[in-house]
Amino acid sequence: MSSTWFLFVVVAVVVLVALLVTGLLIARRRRISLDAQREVEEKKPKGGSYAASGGIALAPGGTAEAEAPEHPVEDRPEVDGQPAVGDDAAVPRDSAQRTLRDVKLPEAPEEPAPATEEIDPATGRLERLRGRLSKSRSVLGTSLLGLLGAGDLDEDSWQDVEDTLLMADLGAATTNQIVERLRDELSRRAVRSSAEAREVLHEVLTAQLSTDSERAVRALPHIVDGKKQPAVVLVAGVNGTGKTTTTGKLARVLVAQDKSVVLGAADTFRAAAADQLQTWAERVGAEVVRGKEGADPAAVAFDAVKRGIDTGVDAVLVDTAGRLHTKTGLMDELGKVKRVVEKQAKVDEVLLVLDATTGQNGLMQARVFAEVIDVTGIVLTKLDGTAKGGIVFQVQKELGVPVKLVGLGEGPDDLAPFEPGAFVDALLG
Ligand SMILES: Nc1nc2c(ncn2[C@@H]2O[C@H](COP(=O)(O)OP(=O)(O)OP(=O)(O)O)[C@@H](O)[C@H]2O)c(=O)[nH]1
Repeated sequence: MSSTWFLFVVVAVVVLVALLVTGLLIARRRRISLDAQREVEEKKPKGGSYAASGGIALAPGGTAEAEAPEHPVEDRPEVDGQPAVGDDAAVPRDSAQRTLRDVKLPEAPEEPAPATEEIDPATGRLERLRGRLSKSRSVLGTSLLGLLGAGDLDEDSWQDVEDTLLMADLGAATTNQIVERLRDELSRRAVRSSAEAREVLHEVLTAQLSTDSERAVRALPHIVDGKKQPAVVLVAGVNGTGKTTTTGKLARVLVAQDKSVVLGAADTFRAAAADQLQTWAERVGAEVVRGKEGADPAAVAFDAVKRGIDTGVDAVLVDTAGRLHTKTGLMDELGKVKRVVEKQAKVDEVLLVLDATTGQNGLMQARVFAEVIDVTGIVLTKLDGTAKGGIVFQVQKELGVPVKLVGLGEGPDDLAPFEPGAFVDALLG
């Protein structure tokens, strides 16, 4: 019995030892696997799968819906708390916002409207400007009247009459015609007094200046397809003849008759020309259309006419550039201006501006222009500053185009209609 108990105790001890060893082994293995797991955990980057080299951790994307934070700004439902256009990034978007309506704009300082000027009525202008022709008068009028009023004229005296007319730039053909008519009339009427001589001279000179052509400047609107269409006037001429000044003066005449005007600064050759025209426009209260310096004159002319049509004005006056380097160049430029303008409106008037002080040179310019473009009227400027008023006779005859206007000074109202009788009156004093 004692040996049985001894055997039982030994087996129990062995089993206990075995259990103890197994338990220790299991405990050790568990401890190792937990450490390894921690290592793995520690190697895992924070912030999920994104590892930013700059060290900025971002939240993972994906489809899982993050709960939208409740927005405290109730008065901006339309943006749901997001920054809106015009928000100041420096101001927290939750701070109270002013609506656009609350923002008061500073009052724009009122631009003083350019003062428009008093414009002299155009009627009877030539009469009022009679004194301006004094230089022309001193040559033509005084000399001729002195010769013719002296009674019977010998051949030398007639030669003097001829020379006087030639010196006043009437040209050979016109001079011959005038001398012939004077001889006939003086002998036919048996003129004895200087008053009678003046009458004959007046008649003959006036007849020389008369023409069947219309002298009115076609600058009033007309109806096309039942719609009012502004008159389109091109002002051409060599630079320096007084184109821009004439365009401005003509605008004044129109505005004085309650007509609305658009001025086209198509003389892009000289920047100051556009400024000059703008000044004229401001003075009369007209609109000016201008391009950049060196812009295509035809494009500016087109825009001016378009503006005139769109705004329903009465007249569009286009100041063109008049470089006369070559006839081809001029032809290209002026011809193009006219062609381009006529894509939208007929050109009603082409006024050629000639400087009376240039005498025969002016006549040569007139010939070139007349070949390039259909000139419909002549403006003779600076008649106040020349003794050669006779160019009026010649230019009209040569071109077969009437002188419509004369410039008698630099003043804004120193533009007069050309009336042969009044002109000769002024010439003879
Ligand atoms: N005495 C006098 N001067 C005039 C007359 N018309 C124009 N002028 C002057 O002539 C000069 C030239 O005139 P503008 O109108 O600039 O001539 P333009 O042909 O337009 O010349 P650009 O501007 O160079 O194209 C200016 O000083 C004008 O004041 C006139 O009838 N009499």
